[in-house]
This record gives sequence, C-alpha cells and structure tokens, in this order.
Amino acid sequence: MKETPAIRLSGLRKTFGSSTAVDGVDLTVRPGEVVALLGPNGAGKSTTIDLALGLARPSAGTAELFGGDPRRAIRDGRVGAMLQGGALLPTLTVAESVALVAAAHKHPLSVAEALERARCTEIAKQRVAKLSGGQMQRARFAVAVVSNPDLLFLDEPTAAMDVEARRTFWVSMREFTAEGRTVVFATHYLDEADAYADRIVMLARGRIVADGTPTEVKAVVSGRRIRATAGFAWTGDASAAISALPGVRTVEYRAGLLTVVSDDSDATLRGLLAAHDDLHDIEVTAHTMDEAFLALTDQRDPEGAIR
Ligand SMILES: Nc1ncnc2c1ncn2[C@@H]1O[C@H](COP(=O)(O)OP(=O)(O)OP(=O)(O)O)[C@@H](O)[C@H]1O
Repeated sequence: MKETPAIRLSGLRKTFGSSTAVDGVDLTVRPGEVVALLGPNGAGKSTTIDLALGLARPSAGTAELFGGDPRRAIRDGRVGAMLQGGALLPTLTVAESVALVAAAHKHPLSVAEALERARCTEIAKQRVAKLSGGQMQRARFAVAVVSNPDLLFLDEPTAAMDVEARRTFWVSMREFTAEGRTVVFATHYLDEADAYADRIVMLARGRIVADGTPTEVKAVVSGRRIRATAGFAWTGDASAAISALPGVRTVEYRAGLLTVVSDDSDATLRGLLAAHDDLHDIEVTAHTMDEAFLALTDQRDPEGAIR
C-alpha cells in the first residue's frame, strides 16, 4: 500500500492584495523526513507553513496533512508547531504553560518529559515574562512537543539564540527526529539546513527554486566569485578563453574589473594566472546566500528547479 504523505501541498498560492506570498508550491513530505525550508526574508516560508497548518486560507491549491484536512490532524494531536508570532502567556511559568497545552491533548507527553526534551527543566518555574530570547524559544519548543506530535513545524526556531543555544536546541531536535517523526523547519541559514535536514527546499519569491539533499542544494549555491583588476586588453578571444577554464559559470568585464563566478575557484584561478600574469588585486569570495537565491530565481522557472 502506498504510504500516506505527512504533508502534501498542491498548487498552493497565497496573495495579499496585489502581492503574491506563495506562488504555486507543490511539495510532498514523507513521514520521517526532516525538511528545511530555506530562503531569504519574504521568500514565503512562514506563509507556506501557515497554509500547511490551515491557519491561512489558500488563494488557490490545497494543503493536506496525513491525507486530510490540516485542522483535523491538529485536533488529533498529530501536529505541533512553533511559529514566529506564537506568544506564551507572560504571567504563567514555563511548566504551567506546558501543562496548559498538555491538558488540551489526548496523548500528551508528561510535562516533565516535554520540559526535559526542550532543555527547560532548569527554567520550569520561571515566569514567561522573565525569560531571555533564547529561553523563550526553548519554552516554545517544550509547548510544541508536549502534544507528542508525529509532525512538527518550526518557523525559524533558533532566531533569538546565540551559538551555544542553537547547538543545544538542535541536539534536542535530533533526539526528537531520531524517533522517526517528521519535522519541517524554516531557516535563513544554509549551515543549519545542511547540518540538520535530510532535504532542503529552497524558496524564493514564493516559489520552490531548489529541492534536494543538502549536498545537491549546496552544489547549487556554493559558487565562488573571483574578482581582479585586468591589465590586458579585453577581446572576444580573451573572454572565450576564460569562459573555457575549469569550473567557470559566468564571466563579466567592466571598466578594467574582471568578475568570474566559478564552481571550482582553485582550478579557475590557476588557469587565469597561467594565461594572464597582469591580474592585480585578486579577491576570491564565497557566493552569499542572497546572491545564490537571486541567481536561482532569475535563471530558473519552477519547471527548471533542480530535483
Ligand atoms: N498578512 C500579510 N499581509 C500582507 N502581506 C503579507 C502578509 N503575510 C506575509 N506577507 C508578505 O508575503 C511575503 C512572504 O512573507 P513570509 O513571511 O511568508 O516570508 P518568509 O520567507 O517567512 O520571511 P521571513 O524570513 O522574513 O520570516 C512577504 O512579501 C510578506 O511581506
């Protein structure tokens, strides 16, 4: 029998007035997958999660969780979520907040276990109003896991955390996913997606522009840029010769400044220097995530997305 997907989004669109937040997203997530939704600000990550949870009504398309209406899956306690706007009541303690949510579910974890899983045991008695940004995120994680869900949505869960807090958070997340649960998390950070997801879905301007394993997606975004001042005359032949060097993706020359984007900057640079000993001020920089997103959205339509 065919396995029912944990998440199935089909032709999902969401417009706000004249702006399109989600622009035709098709996504199927199998039970047990840990998926990162990666994208810059405004890419549509939060809106996609809201639609998947049935918190927003799609302008077109459908969202299903475990083969049915998302609201039913939520009612059945199969889905937990840690959303950006989700606030806890400031006057309650962390333990009281977790207990409140546990009481609303049929098969919750014990409050102690949820607190332990989210590394909140030490702050259990602290009032929500007194928590630091990172502690608040941990408390919200405890609230999200106490229903003992099969599927967890996390919208930028480490946003307010320092490096150590981020690391601890992902350790507790790993324990959770090791039990075969499905997790979808939104992040701006490629390193986080790479380290903790089985699959990365890159969103830009409301569309999926890449969908693959971290290795596949990193290959798309990992180009480096070589910049140098060129003393030689720029001719069609010089341009063609540089384009033919190993790894080269694009070549641009403007007012004496040569810019080459390459998948293998070491090999490209060796070739460049062998052919031209009059290059100065050479600079090699990693493609930033934003540049990679821009390149992907400018050059690929949804059908051209890597898979
Ligand atoms: N309620 C709303 N009303 C109007 N526009 C909205 C609304 N919610 C989202 N948008 C717009 O939709 C687009 C996608 O926003 P969304 O929050 O889904 O992106 P995101 O990838 O989660 O961004 P971030 O990383 O900043 O959270 C943005 O242009 C945003 O301004």
